Amino acid sequence: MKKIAVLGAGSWGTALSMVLADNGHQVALWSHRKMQADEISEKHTNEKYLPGVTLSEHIVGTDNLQAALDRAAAVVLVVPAKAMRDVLKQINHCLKQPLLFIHGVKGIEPGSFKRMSEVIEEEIPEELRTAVVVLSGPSHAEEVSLCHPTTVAVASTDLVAAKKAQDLFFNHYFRVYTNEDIVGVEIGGALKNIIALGAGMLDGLGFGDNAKAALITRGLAEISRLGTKMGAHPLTFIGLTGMGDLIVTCTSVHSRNWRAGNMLGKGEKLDAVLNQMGMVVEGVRTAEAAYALAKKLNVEMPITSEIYQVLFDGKHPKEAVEELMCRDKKDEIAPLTHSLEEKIVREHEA
Ligand SMILES: NC(=O)C1=CN([C@@H]2O[C@H](COP(=O)(O)OP(=O)(O)OC[C@H]3O[C@@H](n4cnc5c(N)ncnc54)[C@H](OP(=O)(O)O)[C@@H]3O)[C@@H](O)[C@H]2O)C=CC1
Ligand SMILES: O=C(CO)COP(=O)(O)O
Repeated sequence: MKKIAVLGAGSWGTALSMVLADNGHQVALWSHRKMQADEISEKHTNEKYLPGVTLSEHIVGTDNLQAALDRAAAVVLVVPAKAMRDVLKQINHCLKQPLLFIHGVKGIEPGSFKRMSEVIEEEIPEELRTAVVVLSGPSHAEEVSLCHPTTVAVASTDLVAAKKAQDLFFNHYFRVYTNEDIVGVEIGGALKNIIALGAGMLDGLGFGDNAKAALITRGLAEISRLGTKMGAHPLTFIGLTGMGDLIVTCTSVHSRNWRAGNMLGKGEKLDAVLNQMGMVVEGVRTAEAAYALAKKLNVEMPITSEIYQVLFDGKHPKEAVEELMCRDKKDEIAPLTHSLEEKIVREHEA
């Protein structure tokens, strides 16, 4: 049995704590709100984020970061992407020995457009971390909390660390694969949320399954193009953290991104939608990041670009669909082959 600090007591932090507790670990689940930490410790519930679920007595809520981290064998970060750097700055002072850093965040930092592992490496000095691992894949918290069969990947450039994370989380309902492509796993996990917003919009507009299948497939093509340019392995995008997570997020009513997109498709305004959600909708800020990265790296991302315009320029979702459908005639595979060739040349020159 190990003590694990889980920082962030939303839906996903709580569900991951349940997996760890089921595996015999002692979990300190940190919330920045005392009332919520007390609810977790005393009532063994987290009604706002996982209603109707009873938490294990091996999960102790705390609003004290030092107490959460003392004697922990690993730290699991599960706060929204925009809060990651701030939380890391706070925990920096609490660390007494190097820890394994695992994060389950599917977003890009607003403003810097950095991946979460890059933010962790910037904020936590090398001597205070053994390695950085990302946990990602098709995994709605609501289903994990019911022990429904779920598969994810843990990725790190340090395979030994990825295996340690695999050992912590793996059980009969939570199957964990290792992956050495942290760039691909982080990019796939973050960018699928943009496409899920689009899937919700299509449903809100009343379009059918043909449109959604097209969006998922062409969405994956552009995520792969950007990810490959950023150094990811192209095959990662057809795995759990690419295609797998796209499928679940674009088709599940559990998805906050799908739900937000659905309301936008029905004509609601972004601010009103976000106010109603009460939970993080990572795809909104990630659309801004992906739009900027695509421009900077000269990668064609027409779907992301249209969704960005719906979110931030007041474009009507129906007009965005019309523009996507009427783009120049293209070959389906050639642009992907081209980005693969570019990657091979870059690697050859390096
Ligand atoms: N939900 C899911 O099924 C899955 C989510 N993820 C990812 O996990 C990450 C977290 O999502 P999720 O748990 O669902 O989000 P939720 O919206 O359910 O919860 C977010 C939690 O983070 C807290 N928080 C917000 N800002 C801060 C801050 N500055 N400092 C400390 N805590 C803060 C919130 O507190 P407060 O109540 O005060 O707002 C809340 O407890 C996201 O990147 C998401 O994409 C990944 C896989 C599955
Ligand atoms: O990442 C998720 C499932 O894998 C959760 O997606 P949402 O944030 O859209 O709910």
